[in-house]
Amino acid sequence: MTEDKLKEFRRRIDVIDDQILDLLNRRARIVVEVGKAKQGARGDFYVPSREKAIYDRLIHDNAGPFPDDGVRRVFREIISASLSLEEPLKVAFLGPQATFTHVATMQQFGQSARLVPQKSIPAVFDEVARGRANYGVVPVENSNEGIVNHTLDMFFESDLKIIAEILLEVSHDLLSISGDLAAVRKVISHPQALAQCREWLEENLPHVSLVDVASTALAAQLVADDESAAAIASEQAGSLYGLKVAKHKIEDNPNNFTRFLVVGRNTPSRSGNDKTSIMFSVKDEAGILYRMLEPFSSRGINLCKIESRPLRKKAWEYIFFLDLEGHIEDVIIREAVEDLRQYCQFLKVLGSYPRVR
Ligand SMILES: C=C(O[C@@H]1C=C(C(=O)O)C=C[C@H]1O)C(=O)O
Repeated sequence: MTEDKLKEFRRRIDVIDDQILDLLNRRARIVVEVGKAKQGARGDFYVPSREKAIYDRLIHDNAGPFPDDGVRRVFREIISASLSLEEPLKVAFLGPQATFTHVATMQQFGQSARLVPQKSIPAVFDEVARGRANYGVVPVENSNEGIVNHTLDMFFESDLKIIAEILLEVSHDLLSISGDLAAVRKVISHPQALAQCREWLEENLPHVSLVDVASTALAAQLVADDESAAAIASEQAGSLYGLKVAKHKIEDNPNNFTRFLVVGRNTPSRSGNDKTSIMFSVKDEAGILYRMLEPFSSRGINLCKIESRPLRKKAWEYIFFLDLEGHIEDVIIREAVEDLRQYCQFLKVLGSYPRVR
């Protein structure tokens, strides 16, 4: 390319960048107006359903060649930065830095939110309940390893609502100081991450010892001081602690997703494509399992998930967690839930929130 041609192309890019910047500022001024208007009304400035509608519409209409994934990430940051003009969002997450929960939180809230790591799932709930954080993010299930009991158990006591779900594709790297597989004598990680890489470890590192720690990020931190150890953690944890990749993507099932919940103090209004989570315990009677599902099946309501957990106060009695399609403000959902209530000793609506696939 001749010098002149390059100069001309760059001049054209500069003109476009000026236009983009001008548009961003015009957009930000409107967001500030929306923020002021909301303060008079319900006060919730962060609206995940609206954000999701924006991404879905833009990706649907994207003519390319700018990649769809780039559209989402760029707009994620535009919205995140605009929201910080209204009021910097404070989001508590299950830390430390560089856990998969941290990655999921960044994916949902962007770089302009103030993300605050917490030591435990109860601590995340506590920060939000006390109003020190606007929202909290915790893991709830993994596509291979199942449910995160700690999170479900929190809803027994907490009155926080689920306001959004986040789906994150989880990929594990084997990380060490040297990046040399032959030097590895022990592998450190969270028990779920070790479980997700079990076959790879048996095949490639059969004689090393496996050590459980509280998070993948903590594993990366420990390995940064130990030449003979390797951590299974995210790429982000590796770069945070200056580790090298001994092997990239070692999860046994590449189709590995973790679902996270965002908790807040109020339920968002309907978006038209929502999910509702409820928890309840039923009286111990013949045919009860069948009857508890009848209010939903008779109305054609789709159930996305059912989980049970032992009720700790009483042996062999259970709490059920049910996710169903629809919003609690939909008449048929409200009626079905009220119908179910007659068989229950206890029933609680955990929240209605936009559905993510
Ligand atoms: C502007 C709004 O408030 C927030 C900012 C948004 C944006 O920048 O587009 C979208 C949703 C909200 O989180 C809105 O609700 O429309």
